[in-house]
Amino acid sequence: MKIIIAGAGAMGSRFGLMLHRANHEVVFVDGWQDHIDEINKNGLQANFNGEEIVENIPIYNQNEISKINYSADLVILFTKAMQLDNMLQSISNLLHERTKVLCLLNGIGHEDTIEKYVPYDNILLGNTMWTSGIEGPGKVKLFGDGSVDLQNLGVGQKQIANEVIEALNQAGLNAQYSSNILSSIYKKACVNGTMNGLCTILDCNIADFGKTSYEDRIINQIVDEFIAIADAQNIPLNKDEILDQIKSSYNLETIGLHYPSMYQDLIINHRLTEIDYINGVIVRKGEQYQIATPYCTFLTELIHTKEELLGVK
Ligand SMILES: NC(=O)C1=CN([C@@H]2O[C@H](COP(=O)(O)OP(=O)(O)OC[C@H]3O[C@@H](n4cnc5c(N)ncnc54)[C@H](OP(=O)(O)O)[C@@H]3O)[C@@H](O)[C@H]2O)C=CC1
Ligand SMILES: CC(C)(CO)C(=O)C(=O)O
Repeated sequence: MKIIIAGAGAMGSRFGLMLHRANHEVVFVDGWQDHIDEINKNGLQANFNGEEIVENIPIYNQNEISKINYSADLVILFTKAMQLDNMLQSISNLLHERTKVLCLLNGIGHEDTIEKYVPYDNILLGNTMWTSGIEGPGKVKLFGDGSVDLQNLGVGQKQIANEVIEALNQAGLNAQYSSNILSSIYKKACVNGTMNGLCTILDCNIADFGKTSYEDRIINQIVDEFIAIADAQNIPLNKDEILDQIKSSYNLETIGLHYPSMYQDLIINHRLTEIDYINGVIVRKGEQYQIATPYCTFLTELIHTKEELLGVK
């Protein structure tokens, strides 16, 4: 399959690298010039489950899209939430009638942005439990295991979702069809709505948070707020399943050692976070539906306070 990865940071690099190694034709598009220069010069360098590897994958700046003479079957969106609109604008000339677009960003509501640029029938929504970390321009660290859930938005487009699932699975990405992707997205948002903000404020990895005596109480409160908001929109969620998924992330063999992407953004790289697309969505929808969301509100405010303290813009 011809695949464009739009947003070749930590996660885009992981997916691009694994798909390239499975013989798919991958092209990266990104906006970080040092990263682009390093990949063009020395290839994408990865510590891939302990092994140092280098893969040569073409990469272009999103401002030089006209240089891409490439009609993709699939675009995988992997920007940060606040970069999504800008990236879609940049790549709009690469989106042909048959180009499918899969969104794997964390957070809630990205379909509203994507629909401005992509026909509804070509949109696939998904989420992933894979992880990744950028060590510097052109260099990523990839460890642990993961999975992908995805679904077509357009009615009757399941065949398209299945073709994408097959391509991802050829690369070992453990993709599966979700019969209710909005539930899956809310379920994953509960993991991010707890682990990302909490590990960032508490300066710890997922496993360390899981060892504290407060973990159960805090995650229960936050998950209850996500469930109340999902319920108001008739999105079914199963609390036990969500708590199991969060608690299984504490495991050292899966992603326990991972510092969530929000930690990488704010604490390591002093960059703005996606909090407004995760807990912040729950706060805004809580105001709309008149549902109290004190834990999500406090966590959102704490993260914004930390952004201010670190002078992040
Ligand atoms: N990292 C993870 O483990 C996971 C992340 N996700 C989600 O996947 C999506 C993509 O996240 P992720 O891959 O972590 O994002 P990254 O921050 O690694 O990359 C996103 C973009 O940020 C810019 N960028 C990244 N690092 C730097 C830097 N040091 N200096 C300057 N620019 C930089 C680049 O674009 P530009 O220059 O145009 O700004 C890049 O395309 C997000 O929605 C995230 O929540 C989901 C699961 C796990
Ligand atoms: C790995 C996980 C699930 C941690 O919350 C994630 O999505 C992230 O780091 O953003």
